[in-house]
Amino acid sequence: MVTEIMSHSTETTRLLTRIHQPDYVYNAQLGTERKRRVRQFQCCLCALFLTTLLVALIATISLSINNTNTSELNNTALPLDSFLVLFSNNWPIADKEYIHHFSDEFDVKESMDVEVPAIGIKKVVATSEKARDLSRIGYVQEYALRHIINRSLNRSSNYYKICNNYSTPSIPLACDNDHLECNRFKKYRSYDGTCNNLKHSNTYGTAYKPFRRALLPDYADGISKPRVAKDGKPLPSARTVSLMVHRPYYKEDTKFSVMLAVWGQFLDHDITATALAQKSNSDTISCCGSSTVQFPECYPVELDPRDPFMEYNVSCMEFLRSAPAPTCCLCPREQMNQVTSYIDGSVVYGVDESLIDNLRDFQNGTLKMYITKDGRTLLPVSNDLKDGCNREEEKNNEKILFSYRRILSAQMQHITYNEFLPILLGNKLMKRFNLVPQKTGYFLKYNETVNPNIANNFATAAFRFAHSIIPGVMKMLANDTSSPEFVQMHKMLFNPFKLYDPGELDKTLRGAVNTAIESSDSYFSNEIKSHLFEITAEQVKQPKLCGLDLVSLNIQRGRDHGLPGYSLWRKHCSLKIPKQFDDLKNEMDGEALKNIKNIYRNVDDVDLYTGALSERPLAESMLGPTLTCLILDQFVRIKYGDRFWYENPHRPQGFAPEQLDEIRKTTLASVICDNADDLNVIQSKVMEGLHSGNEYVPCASIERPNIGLWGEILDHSILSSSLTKILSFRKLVTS
Ligand code: HEM
Ligand SMILES: [Ca+2]
Repeated sequence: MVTEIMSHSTETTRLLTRIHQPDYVYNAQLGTERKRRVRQFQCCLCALFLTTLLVALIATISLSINNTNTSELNNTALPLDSFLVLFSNNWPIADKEYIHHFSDEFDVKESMDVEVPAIGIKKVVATSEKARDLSRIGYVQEYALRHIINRSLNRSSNYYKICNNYSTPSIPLACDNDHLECNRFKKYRSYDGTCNNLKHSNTYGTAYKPFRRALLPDYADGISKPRVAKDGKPLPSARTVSLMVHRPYYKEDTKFSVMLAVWGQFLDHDITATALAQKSNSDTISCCGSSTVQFPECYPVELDPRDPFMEYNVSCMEFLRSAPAPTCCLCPREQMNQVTSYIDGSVVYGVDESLIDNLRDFQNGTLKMYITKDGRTLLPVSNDLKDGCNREEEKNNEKILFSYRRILSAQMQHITYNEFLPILLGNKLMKRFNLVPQKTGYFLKYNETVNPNIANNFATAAFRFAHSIIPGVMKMLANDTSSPEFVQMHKMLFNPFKLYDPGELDKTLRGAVNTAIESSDSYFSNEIKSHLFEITAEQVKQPKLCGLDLVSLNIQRGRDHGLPGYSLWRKHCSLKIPKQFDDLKNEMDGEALKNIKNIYRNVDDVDLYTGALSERPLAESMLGPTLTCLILDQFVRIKYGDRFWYENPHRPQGFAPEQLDEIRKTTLASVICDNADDLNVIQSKVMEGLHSGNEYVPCASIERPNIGLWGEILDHSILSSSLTKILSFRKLVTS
């Protein structure tokens, strides 16, 4: 939108001005002097001609050398050092002015009453009642803003100025009181993240708030309509981009195991959960049905008549827009994060007290467990009646629940920064930005001015990079020496029920640590591209329904959220800004760039997801420079901006030094060993494949933290030799 406003300029500039010489100057000078000058002129022309020839020759030679280098470069990693220079200062990157922002509610004629793939999206992106109620304020605000603009202002005005003019006082309903009364000495985090940051106690890191905007949104109408191309015409269909650029391609990366993706998704659900638009009765809406009246929040993905999905008799791919978040001023649409931005176990405990009450067993500070037919719980039954992981009757004590939660979030933080992030970002950047967990002592850089809120770009594009590493087929291993069974990914999704059968949990875990990921690039498995949430004919007793294409959904979601094009994100990250497609030759995979060039009309139109995924990775890392920049920035914020960060020293929130030393012993391997039914061996770095230095070791030999140092738990005589059982992966394996 900003660019549209800027392009309205009508200024024209004359390029040449002719200087008229008086005629007589030439007529009077026809002597020998002139002949000499003519000869000099001819000499100059000659020299100029030769120089041009020489330059052209040099240019041709160097171009051909460059071309050779380019094709070589395209297969190698980008040098990290130049990236480091760009990012040496000023981190986290300052956001552009943070501004906020509508639609009236419609009743929709069409709902989905049968089980269809699109319902999978509704399950993955679950939207709570609270989010639905809040989004109503968002719709009203959006409606009001549109009304004001249509009524009183001419189209060339700057909408963002309007936002500022109509800010805070006019909409007190949606303006959070950022100064909640907080008790700074409270030992435990609140469920919804309030009072973590004492200056911004109701906005920083808290649930049900707009995502942070690192760049102003780019909506077609400046308010909320999905982004369009620079020339004002529609962008190429997200599905076309997916089909042409993000082709199915299988290239394993045996250095890493699927456990990397499992942890990534588990972590992701702790820090982002975008609210979706809903009907007032929360029925699922169909956008591609036969109804002539379409729900206003429908934004289905267009399909080309030659699309392979067409054989299933569909007209488009279902897609519902994300719900608008209420904001403190009348501003363009923002989307709502329903969870806390801190790594705080919200994926396990939730962010609403009402939810946690449903999860608790109110007996010994633990959560309710599922009991299988044969009497097992999904989180395995322990022989130790006092370790807090069983259903033995105990005093109803909230303090123990809080204490477990505090330890669990510390363990999640430790695993994320110790095992997961170094794989994504590389050790050099981890060190440079102080992200490596300390071996001893405390982290002293908590900074209350750092806003940890999850950036819209992170949730909507950057952190979804990992969809590219998901393999189409997962191994299942009955034991350490058996030959594997193979299961297609779409058959595993929303199908945790097999896990309740004896032996299945261990089979799945062995499979996840033994299946290699696909390489992180612009290519995806066909399971993700064509069979997402596919429902087989046996399941629905009707003709097979085609699945979804997650890549198109990701691209469409970026446009829905008004994410600016890829070039602007490069600029945001101080990377070279492409003026034309060929400027990306050295940055991108050659094949991907060729296809990008064929589909988009302008380099500024390229979607962030597509552009960023097509970049070649930086040395020692899994990601290209733009993804590295955006993901690194977010994880710096999550660490530096969390007052309850597990390595922070201040009491009573901080752990005692001896307790912290125990937390530091947590590894995902020990968590898996302690929670599996009968797993004997595992590699100690479970997110990595088996390699020399990362061979199988007996579970019994893996170091674990000791819970004996937590007085509050001991006081209630719940003793355990192992802390790892606290980090239940019940959610991990069923999410
Ligand atoms: C089999 C594995 C996975 C499946 C089936 C899956 C599926 C999905 C779906 C359907 C969405 C919503 C798409 C939409 O916008 O309509 C989504 C969102 C997302 N996914 Fe995945 N995903 C998987 C793994 C991962 C992994 C490994 C990561 C990261 C490491 C990840 C990160 C994300 C993020 C950040 C979002 C946005 C979440 C939100 O804010 O609501 N996903 N995924
Ligand atoms: Ca959280």
